[in-house]
Amino acid sequence: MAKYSRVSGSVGLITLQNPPVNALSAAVRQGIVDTVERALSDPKVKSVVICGQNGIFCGGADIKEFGSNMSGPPLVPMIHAIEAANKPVVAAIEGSALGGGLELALGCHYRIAHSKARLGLPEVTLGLLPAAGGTQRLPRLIGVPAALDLITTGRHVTAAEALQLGVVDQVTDHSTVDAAVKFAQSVAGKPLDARRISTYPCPRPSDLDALFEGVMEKVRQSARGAIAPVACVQAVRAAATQPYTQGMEREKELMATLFTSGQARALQYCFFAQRAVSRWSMPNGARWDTSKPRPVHKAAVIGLGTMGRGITVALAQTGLSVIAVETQEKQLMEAKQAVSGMLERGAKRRGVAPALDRISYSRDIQAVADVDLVIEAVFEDMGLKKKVFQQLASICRPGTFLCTNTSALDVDHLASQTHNPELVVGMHFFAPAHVMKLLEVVYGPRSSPQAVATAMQLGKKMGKISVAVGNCPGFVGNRMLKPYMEQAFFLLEEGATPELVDRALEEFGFPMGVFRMSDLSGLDVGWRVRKGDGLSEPGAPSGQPARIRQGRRYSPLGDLLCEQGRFGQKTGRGWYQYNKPGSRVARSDPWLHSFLEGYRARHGLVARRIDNQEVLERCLYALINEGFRILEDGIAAGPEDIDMIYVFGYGWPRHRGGPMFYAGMVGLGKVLERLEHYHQAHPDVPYLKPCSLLWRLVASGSPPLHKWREVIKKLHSQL
Ligand SMILES: C[C@H](O)[C@H](C)C(=O)SCCNC(=O)CCNC(=O)[C@H](O)C(C)(C)COP(=O)([O-])OP(=O)([O-])OC[C@H]1O[C@@H](n2cnc3c(N)ncnc32)[C@H](O)[C@@H]1OP(=O)([O-])[O-]
Repeated sequence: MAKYSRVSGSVGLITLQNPPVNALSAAVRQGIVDTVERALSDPKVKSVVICGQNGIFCGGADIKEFGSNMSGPPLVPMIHAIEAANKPVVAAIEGSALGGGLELALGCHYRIAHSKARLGLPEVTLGLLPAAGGTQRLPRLIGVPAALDLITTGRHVTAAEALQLGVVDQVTDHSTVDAAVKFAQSVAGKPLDARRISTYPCPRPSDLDALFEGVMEKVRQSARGAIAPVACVQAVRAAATQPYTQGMEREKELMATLFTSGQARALQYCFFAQRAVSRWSMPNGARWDTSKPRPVHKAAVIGLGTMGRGITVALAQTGLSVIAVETQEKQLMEAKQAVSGMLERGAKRRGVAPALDRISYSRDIQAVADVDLVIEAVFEDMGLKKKVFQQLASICRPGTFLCTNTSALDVDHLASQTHNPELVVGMHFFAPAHVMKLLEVVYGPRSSPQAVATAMQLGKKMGKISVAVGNCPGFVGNRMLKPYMEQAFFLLEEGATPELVDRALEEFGFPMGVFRMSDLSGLDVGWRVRKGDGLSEPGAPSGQPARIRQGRRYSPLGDLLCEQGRFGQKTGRGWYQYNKPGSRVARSDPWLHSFLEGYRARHGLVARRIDNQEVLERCLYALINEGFRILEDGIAAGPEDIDMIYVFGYGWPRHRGGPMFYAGMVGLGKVLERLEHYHQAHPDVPYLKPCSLLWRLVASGSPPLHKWREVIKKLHSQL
C-alpha cells in the first residue's frame, strides 16, 4: 500500500505502507504505480517525495512472495516510470533502503538520507542479485569498483559512506521527509535529464578485464561454491561493457538462473530461520512471548582465560558495566591487556569510543555480590565449576542469574550446587566469544522461563544469534559433532587421508575440513573429552589399542596422535605438519600417511578407494541423524534451531541452509536409505542407525521442513 498526499502546496508525498519494513509486496508496488501516476497528473504538484512509514524507507522486495507466483506490477517498469517522470522525484531515506528499496531510490532523481540510515544491495545474501536495475544503475552512479564491492558483499553502508560514494545527494540529522520536501521544492522545474542514472555512461576503468578477473577470482574463493556472487560480477560486467538496455537483459537472465536455485532457497530459509530462533519455546510450554526477561544492568565474568576475555568484551560492548574476576594475578594482568586491546580494535572498526571504563577487574570473587547476572568461564572441569557455583550461590544477592559457559558439562548438575537452580542456565559462547555470532542458551529441567528469557535477551543485545536448547551432553552443536568426527576417523581407518576428507568437506562449502579444524582447535581438546567419557584409555591384550569400546566401534587414531604430542597447530604437528608451532598453513605430512598405513596393517585393515560422495554421506548424514535424535528428544524445538547453530557456530555453508534443511533438499528418503546402507556395513556404529523420527517423517511422505514440528509434536504426545 502507498498513501498519497500533497504537502507544502506543490509537493506530492508518497508514503510506503507495509509494516514492519515496507517491503515491496504486490500491493505496495500497485500503490506506488497508482500514486506516482496521480502525482504526475496533478497540476498543482511540481515535484514528488517518496518516503516510508514508521521511519524506515524500504526493506526491498517482499521475500515472503518469492515462494509463490509473483503478482502485481513488476519492479523494473515501475522504477523506469519514476526515472522517466517529468517532475523531480526525491527519495527520503530513513532507517533502511535495501535491495529493491535502494533500487527504487536509484530510480528517483535525488536521494536525501537521514544520518542514521543504512543503505545496501544485500540480494547476494539471499542467493540473488539486484534485479530491479541495481547492477546497471549503481555502477553508472558510483563507478564499477565501488558497485562491485557493495553488490558482491551485500554489505550495508552508513549514510555518511553513501554520501561519500555518491549514492545519496544529502544527509540530514533532522526530519528526512521535511528536508526532502524542502529539497523537492528547490528543484521543481529544473531539467532532469542529467538525473536519470540509466542514461549515464558507465565509467570504464582502464584495466577493465584485469579488474573483473581479479574480483571474480576473489569472489570465487570466498564464495566456497555459492553461485550468486559470481552472477553479481557477471551482471556488473554487463553494465561496464554494454548499453543499459542490453545490461538490463543480462541482469534479468542471470537473476533467472538464481531465483529458483536451491542455494537461493537455502539462503532465504536462513534469513527467516535466523529470526525464527528468537521465538524460542521449551518442552514445558514456556515461550518467548509469555516469559518476561529481567533487565541486566551489571554483569560479571568469572575466569579470564580465552573465553572469559571474549565474553567480557562482548558484554562491555553492549554498554553494560562488567566485573571481570580472575584469581591468578599474572592471568589477571594479561587479561586486562588483552581485553583492552580487543575493545580498542573493535571500537576503531566501528568508529566509536572503546568501552574501557565499563569494566572493573578483581581477584576477589566477593566483588560480584551485587550484579544481576554472572557468567562462569573457568577451566572446563566439573570439580572446579561446582566449587565456583557453590561460592556464587553464597555470595550473590537473591535473584542473581548464574550462567555457565561450559561447552558440554551438565548444567543441571551445576544448578544443584545452588539453592536456586531456577536461576541457572548455560550460555555457551564460541571462540572467539566477541566475534562468533552463535550463543547456545542451555536450559535445565529446573531453569525458569525468566532465566532463559533474560539470557536470550542479553544474547540479542550482544548481537548474537541466540538459540535456546535443552541440557544434554554436548547440547546441540557438540553433540552432533561427535558422529561427524567419528565417521571422519573411521574413513581414515578404511583408506582415506585427512587431505581427501577435508577436500570433500571444503568443496561442499565448509571453510575448513574436520582435520584442519581439529588441528586449529587442538587435538588435545577432544582427547580430554574422550578421556572424560572413559573412552580413550584401555588397550587390547595384544597391546594394540582396542577398536571396540563401550560395545561400539571406536577409533583410537586421535588418541595415538595425542600420545605422541601431536596436538595440531599449537605443536606444529597434528593431522598435518606446520612450519613451526602456532603457524596456520597446513602441509601434508608423509609421517602421518605412513603412520596410517602402519596402523591399518597392525589392525588387519585393508585400505580401499573412498570418494567424496562417501565422505559427505557418512560425515554429514551421521551428523544429521543425530540432529533428528535431538529433535526427537526435544532438546531443540525445531529444525531451524539446529540449522542456525551449525551455520553460525560450526561453519556449515549458509548456501546449503543447515544440516536439517540440507536433509530436506537431498530428500529424507535418500538420507534414510544411505544411513541404512552404511549401518548395514557398520552395525557396530550406532550413530549410523537411522533415528525413528527420520523413519516417521519418511513414512508420512517426507513433509516439508516447516511441517516437521507437527510430526515431532504428535511423536511427543504419543510418548
Ligand atoms: C528485486 C530486488 O533486487 C531483490 C530481489 C530484493 O529486494 S531481495 C530483498 C532484499 N532486502 C533485504 O535483504 C533486506 C532484508 N531485511 C533486513 O535486512 C532487515 O529486516 C532490516 C530491513 C535491516 C530490518 O532489520 P530489523 O532487525 O529491524 O528487523 P527484522 O527482524 O530483520 O525484520 C522484521 C520483520 O520483517 C521481516 N522482513 C524484513 N525484511 C523483509 C523483506 N525484504 N521481505 C519480507 N519480510 C521482511 C522479517 O522477516 C521480520 O519478520 P518477523 O520475524 O518479525 O516475522
